[in-house]
Amino acid sequence: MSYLSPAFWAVIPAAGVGARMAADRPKQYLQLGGRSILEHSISCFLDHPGLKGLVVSVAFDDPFWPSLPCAADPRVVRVDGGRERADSVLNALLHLHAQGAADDDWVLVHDAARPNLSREDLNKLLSELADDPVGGLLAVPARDTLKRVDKQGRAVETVDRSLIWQAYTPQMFRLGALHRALADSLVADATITDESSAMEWAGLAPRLIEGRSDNIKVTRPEDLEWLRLRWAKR
Ligand SMILES: Nc1ccn([C@@H]2O[C@H](COP(=O)(O)OP(=O)(O)OP(=O)(O)O)[C@@H](O)[C@H]2O)c(=O)n1
Ligand SMILES: C[C@](O)(CO)[C@H](O)COP(=O)(O)O
Repeated sequence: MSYLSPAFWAVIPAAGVGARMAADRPKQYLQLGGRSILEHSISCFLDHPGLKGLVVSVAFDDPFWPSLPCAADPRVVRVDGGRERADSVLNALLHLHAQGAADDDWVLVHDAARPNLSREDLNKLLSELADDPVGGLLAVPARDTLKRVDKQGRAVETVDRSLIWQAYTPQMFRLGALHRALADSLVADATITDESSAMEWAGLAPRLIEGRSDNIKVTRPEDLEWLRLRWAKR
């Protein structure tokens, strides 16, 4: 199938502290194959011909960002992150609007902590959603048996996994709709852990696009250990 993937803005939330990683620096600055995790996560977008520009949200006191080569790329703009991931994304969307980006422009939000996004998955997301009225996200269907637990952590129910998917990133929505949904849901104090949950709160139904399960989010030490082993075999 031949298709022209749409032009898009990229937003990279990179203002987390990486508490679960328990490293000597925020996990997005840990090394993988000679570069930081953040640089890998950004490079997939900087290498794409459809990129209009990229906004990265980093902590206001982040000492690491300025030393990265991509910090000097004219297509890359830095904004302050916020208290939660959703606040960091909202700051980036505010910047895009302030720079004159149109409500109808596509925005792809991708975690700085997901360095293993493939060009194939990025193109699949763009092409599958190019004409979608809502947008959507890369996701992976649940593959393990899933349990609901009680307060003591004991299994009380085996969940029907046929309708359960894990949300990944990038998540792809139009700037105006995402900005409104994110701002309104945060004002309503809704629990928003990804862009899709804000769109769902707004009554919309994002489409899930099955992607590679190795587009993992580096969350705990073993995640980076696993990626380093794979990288070493490249
Ligand atoms: N206030 C925040 C919190 C998180 N993130 C970003 O959101 C992505 C996914 O979040 P997560 O994996 O939870 O990262 P951390 O919040 O850093 O991890 P932890 O919860 O272990 O502290 C990461 O790229 C992280 O940098 C962000 O931009 N702003
Ligand atoms: C956005 C996300 O990657 C979707 O799975 C994930 O929710 C981000 O991690 P967090 O721990 O929820 O911040």
